Amino acid sequence: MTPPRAPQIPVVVLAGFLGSGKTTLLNHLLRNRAGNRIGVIVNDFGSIEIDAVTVAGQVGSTVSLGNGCLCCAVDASELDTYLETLTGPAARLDVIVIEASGLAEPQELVRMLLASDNPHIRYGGLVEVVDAAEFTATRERHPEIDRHLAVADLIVLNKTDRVTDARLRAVRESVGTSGGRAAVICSAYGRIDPELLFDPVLRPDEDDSFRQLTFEDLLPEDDRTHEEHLHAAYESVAFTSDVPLCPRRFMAFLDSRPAGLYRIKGFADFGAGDPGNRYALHAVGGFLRFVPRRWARDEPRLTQLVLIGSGIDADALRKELEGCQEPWQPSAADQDAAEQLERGMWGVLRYVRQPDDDVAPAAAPDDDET
Ligand SMILES: Nc1nc2c(ncn2[C@@H]2O[C@H](COP(=O)(O)OP(=O)(O)OP(=O)(O)O)[C@@H](O)[C@H]2O)c(=O)[nH]1
Repeated sequence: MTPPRAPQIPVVVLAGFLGSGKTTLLNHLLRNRAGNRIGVIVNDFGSIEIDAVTVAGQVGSTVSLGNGCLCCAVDASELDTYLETLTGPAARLDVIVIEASGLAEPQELVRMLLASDNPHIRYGGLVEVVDAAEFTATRERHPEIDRHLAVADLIVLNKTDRVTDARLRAVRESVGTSGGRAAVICSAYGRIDPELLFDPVLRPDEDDSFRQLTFEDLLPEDDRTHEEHLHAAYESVAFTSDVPLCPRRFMAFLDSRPAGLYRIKGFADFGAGDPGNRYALHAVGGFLRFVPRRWARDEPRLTQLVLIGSGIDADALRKELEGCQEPWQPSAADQDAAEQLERGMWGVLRYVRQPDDDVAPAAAPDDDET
């Protein structure tokens, strides 16, 4: 029997101007990966702390690291080739991070990823690292930073240890204004929660000396008592419903999701809109994708969503989602209502990747793409 194929691997683009802290953030992820396997694509792997992990072998310009990481030196034209290597079954990766070189236009990488026909990847977001202390000077020298911020899905305002709280607030405001819908989170030494970028999988059989970061770990030592920094962290909202969602209202909710809502994951039950399938949902920044999967026999018909963002209003979001619930479901005999529901589903189907049936077989409960 063919073993089940892996679900799609999120590919995160890590961008930012020279010296903003991209490599520091990447090293932080590598050190705190809690048994997860991270694939890394960089222009120059001299700067990655390969000492933090063990180099197990090197083939061409790919370095395979003993405890589950892979490093490639890449130029953009080779991206697809490397993604192919990294998404191969042998690599068993949970996330791939591409560190864009300091001067690269991140939009170009994002465009390539979205256009890639590699069925094993999904877009994991554009993370723009910004040096909080140098932001004003960088912007004067490189006004194009505004363009980068405008297309980012998540902005990490780094080096918070180098600025006063008042200055941090001012920079956060200007970054937020340029940042379109992006969520802004603050960090020192790139210490962000890996869960912002991918869903860490617990791997008890692997090195258990790595543990999941706690909220406290994410705050710099000196700042753990400062209220402002708590506000700078992210929030996550869980929503579970045994009442099906109205596809039309749910799409209206997604279309108008607030700035700062960085990720949405989980699955939706559209009831009579598609009784045979649940819809795995993956949204990052402005990107949205649904993957229908057949309900397993006896599986409870539930919608389960987790929304992650910064500066989001949890109660308001929950209320809006409750407003998407549709307790009344038309019977098959009610043709008019069924047609209306079908039209409602068109909005959802626009975001279904076609065809991806070869990517993952039907439905083990934890074998979806969320
Ligand atoms: N004070 C302070 N220094 C930091 C922080 N994050 C990174 N650094 C330092 O800033 C310098 C640049 O960090 P890198 O992680 O190399 O930055 P980068 O964006 O990868 O740089 P390039 O590869 O040149 O584009 C290093 O000396 C880091 O130790 C931080 O939050 N606070």
